[in-house]
Amino acid sequence: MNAQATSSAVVKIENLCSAFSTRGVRAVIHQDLNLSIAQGAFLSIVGGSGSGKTVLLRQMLGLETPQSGSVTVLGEPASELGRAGAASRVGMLFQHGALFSAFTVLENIAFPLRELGTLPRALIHDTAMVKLQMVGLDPSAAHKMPSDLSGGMVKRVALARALVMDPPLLLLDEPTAGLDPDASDAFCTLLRSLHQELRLTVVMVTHDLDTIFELSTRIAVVADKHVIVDAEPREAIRFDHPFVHAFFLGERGYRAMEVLQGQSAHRPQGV
Ligand SMILES: Nc1ncnc2c1ncn2[C@@H]1O[C@H](COP(=O)(O)OP(=O)(O)OP(=O)(O)O)[C@@H](O)[C@H]1O
Repeated sequence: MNAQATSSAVVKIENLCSAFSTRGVRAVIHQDLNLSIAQGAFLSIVGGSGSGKTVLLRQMLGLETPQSGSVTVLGEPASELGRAGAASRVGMLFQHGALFSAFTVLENIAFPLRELGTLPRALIHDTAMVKLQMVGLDPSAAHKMPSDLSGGMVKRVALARALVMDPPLLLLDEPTAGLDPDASDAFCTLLRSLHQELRLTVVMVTHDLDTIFELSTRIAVVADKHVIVDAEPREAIRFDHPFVHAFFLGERGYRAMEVLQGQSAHRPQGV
């Protein structure tokens, strides 16, 4: 664990054990898992299918409580964030956007603010419009319905909703899944600039190597029920473990490493 992560951790997971019982059969997903995520990091969590990456995100959001161990977000147990508290502290972009199909774009973005029940309508409207434009959408999109949007627009609206209460922590579940290469590149560019401009801490789960190397300042690998390595990308991909070899090496890995080499000039150190 790096010294910076320990001193200014936005997320701290200690001795985590997660297990589910299905039809009387208990499956242990995480055992003694530890992870500390420093302020300002863009951390990608990678691991095999079923290794518990999404469960980790849900635990950070307070949607699931671990069997034992602790998940602390911004100094508080994640399970105690509360619904409104969670939206102002943690933004979540779900894999398919999870927009409300009966609401317009603007109503979707404004939803967490309306849920508070305390803000004037004009303020809610203006804030949602600002966020709409922050994610690169034209104001004319405000009154469209989700069914009228492209895949890339759905992701942008969902991102605007996740950020509507200015949370310092953003969680992304497969943010570029389902997008064509151009839309995926454009969405990565947006995520990169928001991470830097808003000084966000971002935790991303994805299988997409291009997205991982385009954005990550750190990579945490989950295997054998715990985090086997949490390091800067160059170091993480060299970790000696069969999953790491299979995931990062080979043709996909070489292509991704070219991205890394091109980025070394502007990559922040230590996060
Ligand atoms: N609520 C639940 N009840 C029972 N089992 C669950 C529950 N949530 C997750 N699991 C199981 O926990 C394991 C980890 O699930 P999770 O979705 O976190 O994996 P993942 O690493 O995100 O996988 P993938 O890369 O395939 O999306 C899976 O075997 C899943 O079936």
